[in-house]
Amino acid sequence: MSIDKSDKIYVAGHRGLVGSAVVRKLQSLGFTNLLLRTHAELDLTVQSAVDAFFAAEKPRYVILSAAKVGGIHANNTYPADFITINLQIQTNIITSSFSHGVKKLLFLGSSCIYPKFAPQPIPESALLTGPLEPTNEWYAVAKIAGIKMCQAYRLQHKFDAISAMPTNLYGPNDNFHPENSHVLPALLRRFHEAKVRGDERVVVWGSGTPLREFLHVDDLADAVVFLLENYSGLEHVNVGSGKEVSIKELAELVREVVGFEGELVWDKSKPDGTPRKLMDNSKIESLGWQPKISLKDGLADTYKWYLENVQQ
Ligand SMILES: NC(=O)C1=CN([C@@H]2O[C@H](COP(=O)(O)OP(=O)(O)OC[C@H]3O[C@@H](n4cnc5c(N)ncnc54)[C@H](OP(=O)(O)O)[C@@H]3O)[C@@H](O)[C@H]2O)C=CC1
Ligand SMILES: C[C@H]1O[C@H](OP(=O)(O)OP(=O)(O)OC[C@H]2O[C@@H](n3cnc4c(=O)[nH]c(N)nc43)[C@H](O)[C@@H]2O)[C@@H](O)[C@@H](O)C1=O
Repeated sequence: MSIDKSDKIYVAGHRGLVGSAVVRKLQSLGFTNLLLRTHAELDLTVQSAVDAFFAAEKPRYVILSAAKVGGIHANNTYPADFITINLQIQTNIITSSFSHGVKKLLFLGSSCIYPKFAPQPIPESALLTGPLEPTNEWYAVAKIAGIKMCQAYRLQHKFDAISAMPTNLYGPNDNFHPENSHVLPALLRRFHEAKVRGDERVVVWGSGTPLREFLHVDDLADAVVFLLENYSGLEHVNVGSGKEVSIKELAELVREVVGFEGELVWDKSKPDGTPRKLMDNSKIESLGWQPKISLKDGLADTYKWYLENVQQ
């Protein structure tokens, strides 16, 4: 299916890491009719406001990249916010999309939907086969509900709603909050600030042994548009880089990119989270999609963006 360049596409959460990358991608491909609303303009947790917006604007396609998002500490500290806000946003958008005639919707989940001890690499079929990782089970339950909503509307109403499950993402417009962000932006900022201050050491959380798979958000945006145009199935689709690194290796890589010369100290009082979550990407690869950006290049690009846009 090829989407007309003038079709109205609503990108929910367009100022976030993923939404902003999707907007860049769509604009670079020549899409001219993007529908965008900031959080201040439209609070997606308010069902009546979301429904009025869809009734007035009638988008043809919807990319659901608005969510309450954070790293291991935020997920562990604000479980009520993570389950409630995500259930509200996704339920409001999916139900209004269906009732106002949206042609196709893409929902974004996360690799944390899979069981803590899922087989590696994790196939799509591992969903709901075991207990979740406790630090993010509230967020994961909301995301699993999102997948199931898409499936339920497809089964009962033939609504073309699909779900993509990205691995850990990074890139421009990431959240660089010292405690609430994900590991990669947190470390870029901490190493940079330590270098500027001339510190002798930087504290990194946990044991350093967990393995994570990182994907540059521009690759994810490419996959989102690819799936919107090429996939209409019941099952969700994994989107990863296929390459994993330990948190220790990541920290060394960030130190190198930033140019910090001090030592690393591990704070083992902080949680490690899931030991490993490498996705099996064979489904999206068999559809014809491949990632392009290496972690080393992506990190250098993100540090450059951070220097130009975030640090004072
Ligand atoms: N970052 C990652 O590593 C990963 C992300 N994902 C998924 O990708 C999607 C996007 O994540 P990401 O871009 O990282 O998140 P961000 O936090 O960067 O962006 C989320 C966006 O949603 C908006 N938003 C949040 N709450 C509301 C609300 N109540 N009303 C309107 N807008 C709202 C935010 O606006 P504001 O900031 O103004 O509140 C922000 O623009 C999520 O579904 C997430 O689960 C999946 C795997 C990994
Ligand atoms: C994408 C995914 O992201 C979250 O899961 P996570 O992969 O565990 O996320 P994280 O990036 O926060 O941590 C990865 C690892 O890194 C270690 N770590 C070291 N030092 C810092 C540090 O300074 N900050 C953070 N955040 N982690 C650190 C940290 O201890 C952990 O071992 C989900 O909650 C959920 O949101 C989700 O779907």
